Amino acid sequence: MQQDVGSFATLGLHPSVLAAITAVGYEEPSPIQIQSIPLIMAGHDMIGQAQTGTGKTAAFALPILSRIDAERREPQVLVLAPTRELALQVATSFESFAKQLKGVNVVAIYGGAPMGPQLKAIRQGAQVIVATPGRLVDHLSRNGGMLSTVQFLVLDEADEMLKLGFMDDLEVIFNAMPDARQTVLFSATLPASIRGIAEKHLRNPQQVKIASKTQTVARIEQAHLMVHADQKINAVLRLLEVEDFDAMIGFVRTKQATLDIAAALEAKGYKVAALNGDIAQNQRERVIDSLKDGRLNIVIATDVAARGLDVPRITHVFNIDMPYDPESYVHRIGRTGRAGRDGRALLLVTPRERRMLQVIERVTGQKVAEILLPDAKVILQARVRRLTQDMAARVKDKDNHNTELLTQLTTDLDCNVEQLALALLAKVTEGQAFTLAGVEREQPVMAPRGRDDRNRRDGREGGGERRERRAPLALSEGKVRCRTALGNRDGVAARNLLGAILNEGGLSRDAIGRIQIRESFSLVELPEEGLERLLGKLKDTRVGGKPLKLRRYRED
Ligand SMILES: Nc1ncnc2c1ncn2[C@@H]1O[C@H](COP(=O)(O)OP(=O)(O)OP(=O)(O)O)[C@@H](O)[C@H]1O
Ligand SMILES: [Mg+2]
Repeated sequence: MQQDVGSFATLGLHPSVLAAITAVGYEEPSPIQIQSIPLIMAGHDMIGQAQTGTGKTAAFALPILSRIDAERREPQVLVLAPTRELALQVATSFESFAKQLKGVNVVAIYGGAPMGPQLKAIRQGAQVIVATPGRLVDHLSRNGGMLSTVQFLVLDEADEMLKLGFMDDLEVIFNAMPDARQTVLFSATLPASIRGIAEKHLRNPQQVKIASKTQTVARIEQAHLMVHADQKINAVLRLLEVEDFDAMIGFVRTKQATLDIAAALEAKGYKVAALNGDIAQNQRERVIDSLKDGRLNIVIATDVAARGLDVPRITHVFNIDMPYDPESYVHRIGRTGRAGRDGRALLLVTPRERRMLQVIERVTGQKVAEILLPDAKVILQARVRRLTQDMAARVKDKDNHNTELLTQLTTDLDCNVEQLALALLAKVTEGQAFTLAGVEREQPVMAPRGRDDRNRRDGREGGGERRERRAPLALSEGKVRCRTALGNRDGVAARNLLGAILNEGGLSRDAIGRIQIRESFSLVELPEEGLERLLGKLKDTRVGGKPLKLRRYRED
């Protein structure tokens, strides 16, 4: 972590907390920790602002734990966080910092999990409660006195709690606590909306703001790609092929989109899951755990995952849909590039969202470079590179070489090793093109037209009008364009289109030309010869529950 010269030992922390810091592996305090810890130790209220991933959790957890009275077996600390996953994560951090503090216990209180164990932990004397406001208010309605002994209150991501409409709940919670308490508030962004809370509920708060030229972390490399709304999924697939990521979190606006995009990526073989507020809580937790330990590499989420989540292996954040405001952008991309690591943030921008991109650049103080969609050549190179990497290990892995089988196969098939190798390559690469022409056919994506799109106010995004004005693409030789009612709106169904035509029609991939999936329909190039017979064959085929219904399509 980049920081001022400092050492945890000089900050006045409890020796057992210092021992835990060593055990966790932190070597030096980060700037927000250097400045906040002495203030909190001295009993001040405070407002702390520092970039994402710079250690705000420890900045409040370490001093507060140092001041707990382990002898008193009653709630002393309340930390509020906007989401369940964040509450759980912060509780886990507190636990790891409190490991050597005998008799100090932590409980996470959040919705979607049974209340019984939460109540039991409180009854058994947990001193630290980490909660989401909604569930805590449920507890308070049964046990109004449960916060009467709390002396420390932390509002993590206070601005987000206000944005989510927790103001009334927060008031209930504040009123259930003694006035004589210490209150601290932390976030990477502190919009004006926070002032009301600060003025009303904090006493003479000290402000700590870690100065930085930009709101976003400089080590996060940011890029944007212009794309039409109906081409997004193709753009995502193409970028995923060329981006070298370890783990990625993709953000979209709607719960439905998390499911659709996760399904489309899963169909391409990615280890991916959706995360949104409608998913059962135990599944939500499983998704985050799996992303942490590598069982999943991609999570497609709504903003429920935008704040605070700390998964060190996330190398990429992909804003598939534009965030609602610049703050959300800052937090979303902050899921990568944490604790001094590098990260990359990608953003898809549709023509009518250009203005929002400018707002983001202005507010964050950083330019978001434009990148172009990787073309077929780049995609092909990436595929060959991946195949080569995969094979490099296997070529060396002599233990798994079966020469007996090789001899048997070449004998039985009456072919030489080269012929067999070529056949095996064909099998290994099945379903993915490995020629330039093949890749070109596979994922046609149209870039938005020139800059004049910027001032257009007519054509609605994804509406028919704009598309009709695009120059029609030349048809591949010997092919006829057919239209089907399946479109992007049908999510995965449209993407299964190709598979259905190949299967049902008994065609090879070469027999089909381009496929263009638009918002509400798709265009497919089918062989002119035998077309009527083929259309007849496909007439009753259903894809994702919808009839395929291919019709010959005239351009004019
Ligand atoms: N002093 C330190 N040295 C090394 N790593 C640290 C230190 N302090 C915190 N970390 C690690 O840095 C990562 C980010 O910390 P944390 O989650 O507290 O960031 P944050 O500032 O709260 O970010 P966000 O704004 O996204 O919530 C965590 O993995 C944490 O363990
Ligand atoms: Mg945080």
